[in-house]
Amino acid sequence: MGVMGASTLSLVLGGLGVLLLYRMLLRLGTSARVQDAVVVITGASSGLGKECARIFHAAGARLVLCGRDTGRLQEVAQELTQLTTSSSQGKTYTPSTVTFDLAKAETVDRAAGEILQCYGQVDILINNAGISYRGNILDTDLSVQRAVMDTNYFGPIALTQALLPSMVRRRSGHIVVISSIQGKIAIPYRSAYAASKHATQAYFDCLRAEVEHYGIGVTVVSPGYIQTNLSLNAVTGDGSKYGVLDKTTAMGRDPRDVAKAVLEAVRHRSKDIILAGPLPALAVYLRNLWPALFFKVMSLRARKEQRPQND
Ligand SMILES: NC(=O)C1=CN([C@@H]2O[C@H](COP(=O)(O)OP(=O)(O)OC[C@H]3O[C@@H](n4cnc5c(N)ncnc54)[C@H](OP(=O)(O)O)[C@@H]3O)[C@@H](O)[C@H]2O)C=CC1
Ligand SMILES: CCCCCCCCCCCCCCCC(=O)OCC(=O)COP(=O)(O)O
Repeated sequence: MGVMGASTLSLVLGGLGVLLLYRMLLRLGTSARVQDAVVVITGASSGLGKECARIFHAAGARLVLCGRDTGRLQEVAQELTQLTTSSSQGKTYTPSTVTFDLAKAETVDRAAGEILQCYGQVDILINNAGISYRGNILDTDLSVQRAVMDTNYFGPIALTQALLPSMVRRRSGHIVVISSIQGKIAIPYRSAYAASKHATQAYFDCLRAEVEHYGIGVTVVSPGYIQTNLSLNAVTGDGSKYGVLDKTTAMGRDPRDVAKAVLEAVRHRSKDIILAGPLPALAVYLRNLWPALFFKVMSLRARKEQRPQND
């Protein structure tokens, strides 16, 4: 390598080093505190929400756990209360609970009031609750499309909008939404679910831009499959419960690892993160860069799976 080549290489490496250092410093500077923060988690009774509750509790957050079933929420709260410590370093708190159904718009405003009463403020809202769906469009009642949209989209945005003014007043806050890889790509036999997650992505992208200047951050998290009860609880085209633990779900990521990634995303105020393996990540790029190929692969997949079953 000539003298010119060597000096160009060292310039490039030096530049990269400076850039990396800058990014590290930026991250350190913007690292958000979770200790003592008031963190609201929807869908905290099971799966990813429960793991988020465990990890944010351990990090010293003052939790408000939300769900439809008071008994199950109180079980989680009790479990965490037993782990509550009071040493000045790493102090943890007994969680509060608020019971409401996200799909019932009229209950969300009341619930937001109750949530605010717990600690007088909300620092971090984690919109995690959701349901999935299995079915083909031809055999799916419109009421089912609406019901999934109510739980996964209108519920979370109603709660967000009810809590947002208090964050704007304080010029601070962080809103997280658990979307899905299916908020970025649509796969066959998931119309209601994928549509609700695409809508979620769009709404929270708009929100991020609109509230950044108030000091409010927005993180959209898009996980691939996670080992939870999501498929068991999914609804089908006629509104009945699917009730099957799909192989894809059973073999998904450990929800504790996903919860850890959510905590890190909050600490670093990440804007948009994908938590999935290389194939779904590739599919997201393909959808944008070579849509014709992506659509072909999806239509082959639809034909192969003709009848939605335990995939
Ligand atoms: N598991 C997976 O493979 C993936 C999951 N996700 C997303 O992760 C999030 C959490 O799901 P996960 O933990 O997997 O599934 P679970 O079925 O284990 O948990 C869903 C949670 O949502 C709550 N919930 C459901 N409907 C309502 C409602 N109408 N009102 C209030 N709460 C409700 C449930 O609480 P309760 O029934 O007690 O009210 C439950 O705590 C969802 O948004 C899902 O889309 C994203 C990608 C992959
Ligand atoms: C020539 C190169 C071809 C490359 C083709 C790549 C296409 C691969 C398709 C991959 C599809 C991945 C789907 C992932 C879906 C997913 O992870 O969803 C997460 C969920 O929300 C799960 O919910 P569900 O109710 O569906 O279990």
